Amino acid sequence: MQNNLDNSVLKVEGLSIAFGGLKAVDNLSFEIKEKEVFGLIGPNGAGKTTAFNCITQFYKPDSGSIVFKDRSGNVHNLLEKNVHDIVKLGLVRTFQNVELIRELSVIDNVLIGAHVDFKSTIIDQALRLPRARKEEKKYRAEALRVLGILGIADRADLPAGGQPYGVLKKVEFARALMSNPRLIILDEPAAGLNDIETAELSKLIRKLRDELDCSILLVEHDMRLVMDVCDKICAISFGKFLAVGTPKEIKENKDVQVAYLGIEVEENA
Ligand SMILES: Nc1ncnc2c1ncn2[C@@H]1O[C@H](COP(=O)(O)OP(=O)(O)OP(=O)(O)O)[C@@H](O)[C@H]1O
Repeated sequence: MQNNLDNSVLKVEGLSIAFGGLKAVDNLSFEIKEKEVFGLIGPNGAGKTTAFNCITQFYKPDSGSIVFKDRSGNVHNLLEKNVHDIVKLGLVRTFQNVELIRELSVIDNVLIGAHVDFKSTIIDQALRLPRARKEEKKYRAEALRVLGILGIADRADLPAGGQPYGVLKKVEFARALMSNPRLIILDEPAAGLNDIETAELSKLIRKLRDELDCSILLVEHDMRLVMDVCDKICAISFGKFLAVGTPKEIKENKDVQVAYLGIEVEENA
């Protein structure tokens, strides 16, 4: 594919998908730059989840294009890929629901759920042959590095059951980060967190961007977090593009104020 992304990692153009007669996403376009924290906001039912399900190919859109640039600079048409290919290209997502095995340690939960492809066979692993041991050592080291970035390496060997919710969410993050992503989609990461944890999340998102050298697409309802951490924000309403800009520009945009923040803007006010 031709390289037409310049310094962007993801370009979505004219994305549309309908469920029955309902246009969940309607001709939506935006692009995410390298090392950008990009927010996608909108009220309930605006089409945010549907849009990122189209990006990760969980849904195939009715029309539009979605292109992604991997770490080697190759540009891929994501519509030709399946969900598993997407992860291998370096585009991962986190899930709102934390699903861990309580009896296993934190690090084993990361390894089990990580998007990594083990090269050793099940027999290699069952017999603990050198190839399997070497591979396990490599991934354990990587899991420890990721847990370190998230500030929970000291809990690696503790059982996941009984850890605070904020820690469990980080374990869920760690799984996604194991595949050296170029772009991470965070699906409402602040859901269920208290104010202190949400403030910490802001710092963590920037740290992930810097230390993992990646871009972040943040889909989030918590406006304080979005305004604090995003470099750029795209606002949508009823599946349609409404505005894109810096947090300040989005805050001051009258259409956004009316559609999202519930503020009635008086003319000549
Ligand atoms: N699989 C589906 N089948 C039918 N309708 C769907 C499906 N998924 C989403 N929708 C509808 O598409 C619209 C957009 O939903 P979507 O979940 O993408 O919004 P959202 O912005 O993520 O909302 P929220 O903030 O509540 O998560 C809604 O009207 C929703 O009911």
